[in-house]
Amino acid sequence: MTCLILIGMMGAGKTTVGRELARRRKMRFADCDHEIVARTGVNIPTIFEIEGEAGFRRREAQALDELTAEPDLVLATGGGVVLDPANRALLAARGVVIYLDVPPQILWERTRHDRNRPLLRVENPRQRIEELHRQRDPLYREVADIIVEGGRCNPGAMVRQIEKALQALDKTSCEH
Ligand SMILES: Nc1ncnc2c1ncn2[C@@H]1O[C@H](COP(=O)(O)OP(=O)(O)OP(=O)(O)O)[C@@H](O)[C@H]1O
Ligand SMILES: O=C(O)C1=C[C@@H](O)[C@@H](O)[C@H](O)C1
Ligand SMILES: [Mg+2]
Repeated sequence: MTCLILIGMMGAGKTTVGRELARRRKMRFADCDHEIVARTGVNIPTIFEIEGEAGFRRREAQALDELTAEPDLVLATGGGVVLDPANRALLAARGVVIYLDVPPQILWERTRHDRNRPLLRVENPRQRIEELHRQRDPLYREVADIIVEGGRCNPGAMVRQIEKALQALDKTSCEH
């Protein structure tokens, strides 16, 4: 069975939906952000404070490379993973890439009370989400095999959409 890799903006539901998708398909679940936190022993805002965004991105690229080397995995990525062209090439080569496409207004509603996202610790986080979305949406689309619209869908409905799309895609092996 192939690796299933979830991409999308902060708050799109990659962690929530990924965990449920893995449970339903009896696959292992991993989360790039959680892996980085486990390896460093500090939270993401602290990594940004000490090493800057560039330091975090280096750790992210490393974790992505190691995690996607395993088959049979559902992987939730961080929202900025597609910024690096080398990461995009890796994503495209190593699994079925699933973009959770959620409009900025809903991303904002889901993330507004959460302080764990350093890129949103700015004066106008709502505008920041819109800017990031404008910049990244074409990159997510570039690498996606499947695009799931997740505006007003609950996580269970998103998982069902993904499973339907996977059946249609019929891309069942990582050995390609
Ligand atoms: N489909 C959904 N419907 C309603 N709420 C959701 C849905 N998916 C996720 N949420 C909620 O939105 C918040 C963000 O979800 P989650 O942490 O899974 O996003 P993420 O894509 O992993 O974000 P990040 O890139 O920051 O890790 C959580 O509080 C989660 O419970
Ligand atoms: O969108 C982003 O750039 C980020 C999203 C989170 O998942 C974390 O990877 C980190 O907060 C950066
Ligand atoms: Mg997440």
